[in-house]
Amino acid sequence: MEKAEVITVSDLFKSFGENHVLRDFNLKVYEGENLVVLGKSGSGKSVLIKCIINLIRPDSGKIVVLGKDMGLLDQDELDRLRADVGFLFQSNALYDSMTVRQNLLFPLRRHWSRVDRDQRAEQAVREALEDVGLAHTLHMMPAELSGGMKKRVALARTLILRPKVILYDEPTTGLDPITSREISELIVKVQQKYKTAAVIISHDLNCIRLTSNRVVMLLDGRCYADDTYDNLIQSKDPRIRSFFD
Ligand SMILES: Nc1ncnc2c1ncn2[C@@H]1O[C@H](COP(=O)(O)OP(=O)(O)OP(=O)(O)O)[C@@H](O)[C@H]1O
Repeated sequence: MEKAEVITVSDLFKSFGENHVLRDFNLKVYEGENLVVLGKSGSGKSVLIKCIINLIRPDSGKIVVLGKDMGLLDQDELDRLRADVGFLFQSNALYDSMTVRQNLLFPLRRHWSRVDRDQRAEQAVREALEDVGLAHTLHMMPAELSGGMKKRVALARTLILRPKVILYDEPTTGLDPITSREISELIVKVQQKYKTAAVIISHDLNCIRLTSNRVVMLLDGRCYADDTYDNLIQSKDPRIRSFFD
């Protein structure tokens, strides 16, 4: 039986003036899979991911996320959907003036009712930090954390709302090879534990090899190839080869 689609992008166009970034882009993401979007710098990977969660409005096309047509949602519906779709920013987007605990409580304040916030919230914070192996950082400030630890805390903050889909924007950029590998392994661990689907934007070949079930290649605003990492690295197509050589 075919798996359910958690994200469907159809005939997506997005230009900035004369810069035609996405030109009839199509994509399907199935439940439980880690899909990598690979593309050269400036090819439109971040624009795509921002269109998916409506941070950027497409010029035309249709995006359906978890059964909802993104173009038709009002602000309340969009806020609710964003609890189910975690977004790990390239910059991590932690609040520097807040402790790790306060950073993790932040999304709960927005999405949970007041009723039994305290007990459940503290438990959720602890569990999310344990998931990323950083239980001891609860009262630390972001400035006290290494780059890899910041990335883990940012992931914990994404996990705390138990998203069904996670969008990772270049999760290993700026990290050393060993830390990159640890983050890639953590992405796989999250997929296995929570059965989440993920869109991972990356040009880190090790990260792609470790995390991807499928790779989509974004070239000239379109989906140029859609295959497994193992098949793509064996391709003879020079445009595909250029990513791997
Ligand atoms: N808000 C914006 N206004 C104008 N142009 C933009 C905007 N956002 C992105 N662009 C342009 O869209 C193109 C694609 O940008 P995008 O950030 O998606 O690239 P990318 O594939 O994620 O690159 P990188 O791997 O370097 O992060 C670039 O030419 C960029 O200048």
